[in-house]
Amino acid sequence: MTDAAISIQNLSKTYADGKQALDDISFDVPRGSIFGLLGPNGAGKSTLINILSGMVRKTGGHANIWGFDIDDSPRNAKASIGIVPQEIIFDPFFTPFESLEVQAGLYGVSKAKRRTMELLEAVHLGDKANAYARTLSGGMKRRLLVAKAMVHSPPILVLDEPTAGVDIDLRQQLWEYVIELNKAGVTIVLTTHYLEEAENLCERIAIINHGKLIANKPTSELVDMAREKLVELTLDRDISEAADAVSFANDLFEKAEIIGPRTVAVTYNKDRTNAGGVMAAVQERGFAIVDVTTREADLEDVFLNLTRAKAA
Ligand SMILES: Nc1ncnc2c1ncn2[C@@H]1O[C@H](COP(=O)(O)OP(=O)(O)OP(=O)(O)O)[C@@H](O)[C@H]1O
Repeated sequence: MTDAAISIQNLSKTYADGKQALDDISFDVPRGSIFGLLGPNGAGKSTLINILSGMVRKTGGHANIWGFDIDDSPRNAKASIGIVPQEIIFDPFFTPFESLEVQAGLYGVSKAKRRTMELLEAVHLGDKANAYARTLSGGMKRRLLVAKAMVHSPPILVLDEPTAGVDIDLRQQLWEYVIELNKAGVTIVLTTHYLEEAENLCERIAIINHGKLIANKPTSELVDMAREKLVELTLDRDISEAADAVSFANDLFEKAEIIGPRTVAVTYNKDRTNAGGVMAAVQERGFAIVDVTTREADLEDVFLNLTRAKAA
């Protein structure tokens, strides 16, 4: 028995073709949290979610949803989770109202307990209740999928890449609804490859890379790992020939790379200096700076740092 909303232990999946999509993954999703599951394309996120939803069979380990083991109590486990899939698949001849009614029927929700209109209103589709699904925009379809995942009132809602192809306004509406659900006690699991999205919403983030769990931390700690910044400086004269060019990489910087005859890319740690410090150091060497671009570390950089750290 576990207090976690979802508890995953030593979970592995090797597909029939020999591809190992998940390799000995263990983590817990705390009850009541908004939890981010991040990873680049092909990392194994969908495989993990499909195992939880019963669509893919694991080849090793255990998974427990709301206290129900997916092998021992598959029906209860399934009833405890609502999944918003990555791909939009609808019967184009059903209206949103009918879609939710059919889904409620599949989950055995009695007519008296159905909340079809309430759910449609919640995702701002009340006025589309009787429109054909094929006439809905992409954003509306995605919101309908969220309502569909909630018909059986599960305590856990999983959103698999929910904002792919959804414009900014609709994204905002979707998040507002997700936050409302969370405030009402629903545990939310969100998969995405946008760090920023996860950063804003999630209290805790797990990162999967090549089927392995490489981080599972409170969001603030993870974001602190993205402390490297990059500044590209274009100078007033050629540096590639300069004898002291490589010594740009003095101990102020993590790394300096000459990427053009007059351009140097300097990576520095935000804790140790800032772009001004880098520019001053370059100017001290007698170069004038004619152009500057900076870049924040993003999830890719965090991945790189983490995978490098693992390899070390
Ligand atoms: N049915 C399958 N048979 C064989 N290999 C598969 C199958 N489904 C997925 N894979 C492989 O398993 C790995 C993990 O895929 P998965 O879809 O879980 O990744 P993901 O993190 O969800 O990526 P994405 O964000 O692109 O959906 C990939 O290398 C993928 O090609």
